[in-house]
Amino acid sequence: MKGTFVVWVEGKVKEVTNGRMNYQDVKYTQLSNKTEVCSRCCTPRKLFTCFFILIVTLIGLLVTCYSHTSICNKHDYQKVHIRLTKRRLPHCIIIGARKAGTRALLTYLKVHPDIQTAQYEVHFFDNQENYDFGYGWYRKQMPYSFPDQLTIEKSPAYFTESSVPGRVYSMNSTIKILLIVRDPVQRTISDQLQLNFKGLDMGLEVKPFEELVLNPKTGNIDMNFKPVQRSYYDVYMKNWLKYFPLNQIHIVDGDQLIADPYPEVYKVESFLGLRHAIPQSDFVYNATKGFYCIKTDTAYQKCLSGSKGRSHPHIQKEVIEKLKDVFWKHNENFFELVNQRFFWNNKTMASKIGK
Ligand SMILES: Nc1ncnc2c1ncn2[C@@H]1O[C@H](COP(=O)(O)OS(=O)(=O)O)[C@@H](OP(=O)(O)O)[C@H]1O
Repeated sequence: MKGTFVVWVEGKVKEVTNGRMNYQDVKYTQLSNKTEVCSRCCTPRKLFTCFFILIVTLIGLLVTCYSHTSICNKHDYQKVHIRLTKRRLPHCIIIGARKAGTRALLTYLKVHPDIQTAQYEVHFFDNQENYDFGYGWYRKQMPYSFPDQLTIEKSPAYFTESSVPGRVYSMNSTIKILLIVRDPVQRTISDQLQLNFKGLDMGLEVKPFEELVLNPKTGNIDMNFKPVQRSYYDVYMKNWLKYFPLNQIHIVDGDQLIADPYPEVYKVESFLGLRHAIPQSDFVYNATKGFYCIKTDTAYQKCLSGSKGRSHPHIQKEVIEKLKDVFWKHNENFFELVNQRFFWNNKTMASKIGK
């Protein structure tokens, strides 16, 4: 072997240039009891190059780590805007129903590492002014997400606005739709309670529920009273089914979501084609709130705000019965449309949970 060799003999450096020394020669030359041999790759210049390449590789790894999820813990970096993330139009929308638990559902889903959720109700499809801004504006309202994450938005007014299904279809005919429904009597009471709070904020007088929901002349339920109307689930569902097949719409049981959220969320994960990444242990019942809260990266228990889970006023039993009668047929129609039954028309079940 020809070339320059560096030989350490008892701590001293010796150079052998173009001597007819080969590796075997050096290796077996017993110069002393402590001899080390190093070939050309270990020259200071080469060492510096190796060191430089190592540093560059490390920097490259760090950059990849921050911009992609497979190396670092995805959970830690998913909620911030970093390389490879961008705002995307929603892959899934929660269309309602208003006061049926839409916020709770979105809050639970937000914990999933493969989901990003819009912070607020965007009202793109139901508000003409927003709709006129176009898809570019809509996209800008969405959170940043990785390519493999789903973006979800919730606006409960979508369910009842007649123009919405067609508009959603025009944007994305394969979008996944989540609808959450709740006992229509309780939903109606909750809806009116919400309006009362808004009215109080504006300094308006608040009337008792019974007075608002009954027609003063006949004493019957005022079928055109908005909170009552919004509980005719069959009417709105029919409109959605004109555009989307039933298997594209997953229906969440809002009463079950209150009583035991885990199984409902599990079914949603399946519907969305996601792994089951929200364990049962993440749902923590909060006795003070009287509802389930959820563990997040930053909170031991994230509970919904005070405007969710308000205690309902006592409503006269007679009025409750009248409401049940009004909803009975609508409920049956809805069950048929969605091929799924809920307990609302089941007297035994309803009396068991005191409704
Ligand atoms: N975990 C948890 N915490 C608090 N509240 C919960 C929860 N799960 C479901 N709910 C029920 O959600 C009801 C509010 O529904 P929405 O979020 O759809 O309301 S809104 O339409 O967005 O205003 C709200 O209705 P009210 O009880 O009438 O306030 C709750 O019953």
